[in-house]
Amino acid sequence: MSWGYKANNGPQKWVENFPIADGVRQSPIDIVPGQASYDAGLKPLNLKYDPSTCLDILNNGHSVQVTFADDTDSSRLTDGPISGLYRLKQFHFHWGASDDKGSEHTVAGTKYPAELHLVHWNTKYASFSEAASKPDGLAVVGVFLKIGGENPNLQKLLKAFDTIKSKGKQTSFANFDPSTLLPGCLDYWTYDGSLTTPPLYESVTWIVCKEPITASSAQMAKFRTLLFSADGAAPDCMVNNYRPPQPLKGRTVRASFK
Ligand SMILES: NS(O)(O)c1ccc(OCc2cn(-c3ccccc3)nn2)cc1
Ligand SMILES: [Zn+2]
Repeated sequence: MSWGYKANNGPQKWVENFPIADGVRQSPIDIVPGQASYDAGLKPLNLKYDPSTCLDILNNGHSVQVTFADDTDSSRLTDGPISGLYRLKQFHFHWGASDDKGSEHTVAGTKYPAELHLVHWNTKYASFSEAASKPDGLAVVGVFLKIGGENPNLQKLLKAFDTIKSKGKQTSFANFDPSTLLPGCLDYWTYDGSLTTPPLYESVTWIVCKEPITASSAQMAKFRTLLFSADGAAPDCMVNNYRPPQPLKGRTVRASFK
């Protein structure tokens, strides 16, 4: 049976097939603002995305994912805590069964209803697949979602959900600009971590934005209409697809802001 988020295949069981689950730089973590150290040497994030690189939207059985053409540098991340240039590969979300949980990172124990991950890979390597297992291979920008007014930019994504309800469904998705999902203020925390799903590679420079974006409760409910299960199988709602915070193991969390 493959990994998932249930009692019999969820985060507490992943170590059985992925021993790195008990590693020294696992993600997510609880971010404690008072314990983060301000680093004046951290640069502002420089994110440039080209909507024409947007390819499709997919239900991969673990999340909803929007994939980008990464054969050029036109959608990329530079500066911030990283050196070099990282290309955008995909973005996806994690969310709860109710508005009181769903994010992977937490802030002083506070859970948000959802968390957006924008996944970038280091162009010192030849591809995402090669970069995904290297200590400096990936940079993931995390953005919290909080309950508020309807988010019109999220609406474009949600409209596609009915056509990708079940696992393995995908549909073309063009001209979406992921920068419309970024908060106005790009202050961030950064630390060395991992993929939050198997294979849990310790290859991620995490960049977690302090400021959340909003989603309405109705928009959050739309995420919960997606299914973990494939067409024809017993419908299994895609909810609680988040890993809980992992031990810090001596790591330092730096803040780009005072
Ligand atoms: N949630 S998260 O943003 O931390 C996040 C981001 C990206 C992830 O990729 C999983 C993955 C890696 N590979 C892979 C394929 C071929 C070679 C090497 C790796 N396939 N799927 C998982 C979690
Ligand atoms: Zn993720």
